[in-house]
Amino acid sequence: MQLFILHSCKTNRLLQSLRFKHLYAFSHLWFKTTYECADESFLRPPMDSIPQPFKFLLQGASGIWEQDDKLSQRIIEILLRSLEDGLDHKKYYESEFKNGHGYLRIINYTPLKCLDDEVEGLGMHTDMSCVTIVYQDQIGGLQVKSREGKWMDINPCEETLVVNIGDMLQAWSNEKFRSSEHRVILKKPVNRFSLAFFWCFEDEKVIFAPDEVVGEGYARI
Ligand SMILES: O=C(O)CCC(=O)C(=O)O
Ligand SMILES: [Fe+2]
Repeated sequence: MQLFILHSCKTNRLLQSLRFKHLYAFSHLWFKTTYECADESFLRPPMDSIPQPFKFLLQGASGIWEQDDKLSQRIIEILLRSLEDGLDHKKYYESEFKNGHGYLRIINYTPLKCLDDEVEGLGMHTDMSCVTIVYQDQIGGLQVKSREGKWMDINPCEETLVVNIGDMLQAWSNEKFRSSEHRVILKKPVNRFSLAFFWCFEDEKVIFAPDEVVGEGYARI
């Protein structure tokens, strides 16, 4: 499979409900301003409640934005190691992933005044990224679809981030990794806040699964 990327990851507008309000920050330098300039309907938990690894990204102490190697490199390294025994993950990180970039979506799901039933805050989708690192507050509502097609709750857990595999990594790994189908269901009449950091290949990269990753005897998809 070859994928020519015209745009970085975008969630289709049609997937977003009226409850979904988002802001973007394209670099850590913009994050603070974006976060602070949100209008009053944009309720966000205090920075103190956001887990340290994510704050690390946001504050630009290290992380993906500065092409430093911390969290994104660790995640990609772990994923590459799990692909094939003996795969030279350092070589592939350097040649394929090093020039990637990330952008952050800051999301506020505003509650209905009276919520009798569940409401889709964000419809089923896959992310176009290589990996997405998600922080959700304590309200919950993130769900992922299992192989059997059942929706599973990803319950919030203190100091825990969720990592989604996205379409770009699915293509690069010749579908050895599966881009996860997920959605957000609003179940409580309260504000929900989340941060999603999409880490993508550089723009206009032609994604081509290396032979070693495809593996002998396997067809390139
Ligand atoms: O709000 C969430 O927990 C997930 C958001 C998400 O999946 C997205 O922005 O692509
Ligand atoms: Fe998503």
